[in-house]
Amino acid sequence: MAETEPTAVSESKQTLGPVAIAVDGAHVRYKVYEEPKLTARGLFNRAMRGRRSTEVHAVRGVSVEVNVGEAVGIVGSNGSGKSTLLRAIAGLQTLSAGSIQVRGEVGLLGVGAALKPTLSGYRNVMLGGLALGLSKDEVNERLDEVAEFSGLGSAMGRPMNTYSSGMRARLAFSIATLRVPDILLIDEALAVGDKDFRERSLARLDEIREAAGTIVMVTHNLSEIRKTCSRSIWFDQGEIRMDGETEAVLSEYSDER
Ligand SMILES: Nc1ncnc2c1ncn2[C@@H]1O[C@H](COP(=O)(O)OP(=O)(O)OP(=O)(O)O)[C@@H](O)[C@H]1O
Repeated sequence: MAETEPTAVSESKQTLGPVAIAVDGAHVRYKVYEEPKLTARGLFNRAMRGRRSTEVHAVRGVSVEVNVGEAVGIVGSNGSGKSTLLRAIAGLQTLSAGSIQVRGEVGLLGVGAALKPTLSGYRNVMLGGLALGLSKDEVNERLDEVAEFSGLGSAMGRPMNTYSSGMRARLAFSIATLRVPDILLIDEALAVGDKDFRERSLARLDEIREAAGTIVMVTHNLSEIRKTCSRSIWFDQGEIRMDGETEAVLSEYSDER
C-alpha cells in the first residue's frame, strides 16, 4: 500500500491558479484494537489472548477539488469520515493511498484547539498568536480586539479551566482568526458557541472568504452551512455521496435522514 503524505505547496496568492485543495483518490485506514464483549468469560479470554486488531477504512477513495475563494460545507452522519478528511487536508493525518495537494497555508480550527487550561484567556491569546507567527507587539496591539470579539469580558483574565465549553470555543475561534490562513478548515468549532457568538463568527467567516480565503466547514448545523457555503459535500461511509449547490445537497441529505 502506498503511503502518501499531503504536500504543502507554498506559493504567493498572486501566482495561484484556481485550485486551493486537490484531493486525489485519498484513502485513510485506521488500525484499531477491539476487545470481545465483556462477559466474565470474555475478560478471562482477553487476558489470555490479547486484543484483536482490525481496520477502519474511514476515507475510501475520495477525489475532490476546492477552488481559491470557495466556501464548502461538509455534512454526513457520525463516523462518515468528515473529520478524518479535514485532518488529512491539514496534513495531520497520513493517507494510506492517494494524494492531497494544498496551495498556501492551512489552518484547522476545531473544538480541541491547543489552548493551555491553567493560563488566562489573555495569556492564551498571546501564546496562540505567537504560535500563528505574530510578534509579541502584534498580539499586544490586537489583544483588545480579540477580547472584544470573544465577548468574554472580565473572564479573559481568569484561567481557562474555569470557562464553560462554550467560552472555551469562543476563545479558540477568536485566537484562530487573529491570522487568517489561505485555507481555513473548521471542524464543528462554532457548534458550542451561543447564538450571538455564532452570528458574529459567521460574519467573520464572510470577511475571511471575501479576503480570498478558502473555507471548508464540517458541521451538523445545516443553517450555518446555508449562511456560509454556496457549495456542499455529503459524506457517506467514507465516500462522497453528493457534491453540488448547497440547497440541492442539503435537501437530499435532509430527506434521507
Ligand atoms: N484516531 C482514530 N483511530 C481509529 N479510528 C478512528 C480514529 N478517528 C476516527 N476513527 C474512525 O474513523 C471513522 C470516521 O471518523 P470521523 O471522526 O472522521 O467521522 P466524522 O464524520 O467526522 O464523525 P462525527 O460527525 O461524529 O464527528 C469512524 O468509524 C471512527 O470510529
